[in-house]
Amino acid sequence: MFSLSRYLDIALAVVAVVLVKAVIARRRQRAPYPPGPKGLPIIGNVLQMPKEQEWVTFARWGEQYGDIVYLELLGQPMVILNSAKDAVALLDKRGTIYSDRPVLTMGGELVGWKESVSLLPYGARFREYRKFMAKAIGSKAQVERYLPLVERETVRLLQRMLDHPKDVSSNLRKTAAAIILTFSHGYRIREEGDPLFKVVHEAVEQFFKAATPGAFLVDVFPSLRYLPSWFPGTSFKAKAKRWNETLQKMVDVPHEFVKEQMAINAEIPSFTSELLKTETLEGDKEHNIKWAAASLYSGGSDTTVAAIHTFILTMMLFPDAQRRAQAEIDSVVGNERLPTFADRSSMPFVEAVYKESLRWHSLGPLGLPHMLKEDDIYKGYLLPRGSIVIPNIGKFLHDPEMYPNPDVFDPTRFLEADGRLAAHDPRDFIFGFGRRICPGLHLADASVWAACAMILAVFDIDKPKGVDVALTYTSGTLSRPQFECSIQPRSAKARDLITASEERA
Ligand code: HEM
Repeated sequence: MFSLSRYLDIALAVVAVVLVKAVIARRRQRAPYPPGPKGLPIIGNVLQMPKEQEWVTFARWGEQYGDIVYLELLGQPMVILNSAKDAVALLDKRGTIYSDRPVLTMGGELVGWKESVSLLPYGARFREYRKFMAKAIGSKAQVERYLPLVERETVRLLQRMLDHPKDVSSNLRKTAAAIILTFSHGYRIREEGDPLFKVVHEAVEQFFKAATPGAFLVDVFPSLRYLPSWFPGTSFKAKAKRWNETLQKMVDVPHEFVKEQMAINAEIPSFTSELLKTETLEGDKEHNIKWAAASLYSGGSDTTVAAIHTFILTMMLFPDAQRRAQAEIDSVVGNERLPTFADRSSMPFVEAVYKESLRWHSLGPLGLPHMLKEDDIYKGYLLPRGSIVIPNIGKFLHDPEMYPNPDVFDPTRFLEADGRLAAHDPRDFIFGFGRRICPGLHLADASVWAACAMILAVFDIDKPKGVDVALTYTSGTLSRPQFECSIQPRSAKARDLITASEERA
C-alpha cells in the first residue's frame, strides 16, 4: 500500500510537470517569431522567394528586418541567419537540436539520396557515417597521408590543362574524381572513357537536378508521390526510377570493386577497404560503409571543382594578383620544380590569393539547409520546431564589418601588416557549421590549394583574345562560374616541367 507521503510526492511531481509545461507554453506564446517580409495567407512568402542569387535577396532582407529573418512557405517555417555570430551560436553551439536535414521528396525519398550522409536525418546512422569519415580524414594530420595522392593527381591536372586547355570543367572533374575515388575505393580512373567516372558524374548531375528548389511539384506537395504512374503530371515518377538506377550503380559498383580486389589481395588501401577490414560487419554496418563512401564523391566532387574554377576565374579577372603570386612562387620554388605542400607556409601571398578567391565568390552561398528538431528561443524570438535554418554564407563572406569593401578582390586583406590583423579566414564559413560541417574540409583545402599553387607556377590565365568574357553562375546549391578563358604555359620551360613531372608521377 502507498503511504500518504508517497501520494503527496506523486501529486507534487504532477503539479511540477504541469507548471513547467505551462511556463514553456507561455514563453512560447509570448516569444514572437523573428521579423521578415509579410507573406500572403496560406502560401506565405512563396511569391517573394528569389529565383537566383538568393543570398543577395536574403542579405537585403537582413538589412531591412534584422539579422534573423523569418519566412513561411506554404506553412513551412524558414529562418535565414545573416550574421556569422548567430550561425555559430545556433548551428555550432546548439548543434544537438540544429543538425537535422529537411526531407527532399524527389531527390531524397524517390531517387534515394536520403541514404547519403548529406540528406540523412540526424540520428544513430548519421553518427556512424560521420565516425567513419572522422577516423579517415577528420583532421589535418590524418589528411597528411593523402597529400602525395593530391600532389600526384594535381600534376596530372596540369598535363590535362596542357593537352586540352579549353576543357577546364572536364579537366577539373577528372582530377576531383581521381583524388576522391582513389581515397574512397582505391579506384584509379582511366584518362578516357572510364565507366565508373561516367556513372558517378551522371548520378551527381541528376542529384543537382532533383534537388533544385521548385523543380518538382512533388517537393511542394509530397502526397503527389502516391498517385499512380499513369496519372497525368506524374512523369517525375519514371524519372525518379531512372535516376535511382544510376544512384544504385554509383553506390554498388565501386563497393563491389573493392571487395573483388580484396578477395585477391590486390586492393589499393582506401576508406572502404580499411573499414571492411576493421569493422565487425553486423547489421547495417556494410550498408553504412558503402553509403558513407559514396557520400564522399557526391559531397566532394563538384564543390572542389567549383572552388578551383572560381580561383581560375579570379586569376583571369585580376591579373595583378596573378603576377604577384607567380613572382612569389618563382622566388620560393624557382622554375626547376613544382610547388609542393612543403612550400605552403613560405608563400603567404599565394595563401592570401587562395583565401580571397574562396571569399570573393561564394560557391555554396547558402551551404546546405539545417533543420531544427525542437522549439528554440533565441534573442527573444521563437524559432519553431521543424524550421529550415539557412546560414547565409554568401553574406558572411561579404560582411563589410569583417571584410571592408567586400566586393573588391583584395588578397592583401589576408596578410598581417603594420599591426593590422589578417581578416577572418573564410574557411571558417564555407564548410558549414556544427555537427553537419563538411567532413571533407581538410582534403578539400589540400586539393584546392595544390591546384591553385601548381596552376600558377606553370600557366598564365588570361581573358580569351578578341572575345568578350560572358560570365554567368549556375544557381541552386552550388554557384559554379561559367566563362571562357585562355590558359597557356608560362614558358617553354614550364611546358617541359609539366611533362617531366607528369612522367614521374
Ligand atoms: C571546396 C570544397 C568544399 C566545400 C566548399 C564544401 C562545403 C560543404 C558544405 C557547406 C557542407 C554543408 C555543411 C552544413 O550542412 O553545415 C558540406 C557537406 C558535406 N561535404 Fe563538403 N565541401 C567541400 C569539399 C568536400 C570534399 C572534398 C568532401 C569529401 C571528400 C566533402 C564531403 C561532404 C559531405 C559528405 C557532406 C555532408 C555532411 C553532412 O550532411 O553531415 N566535401 N560541404
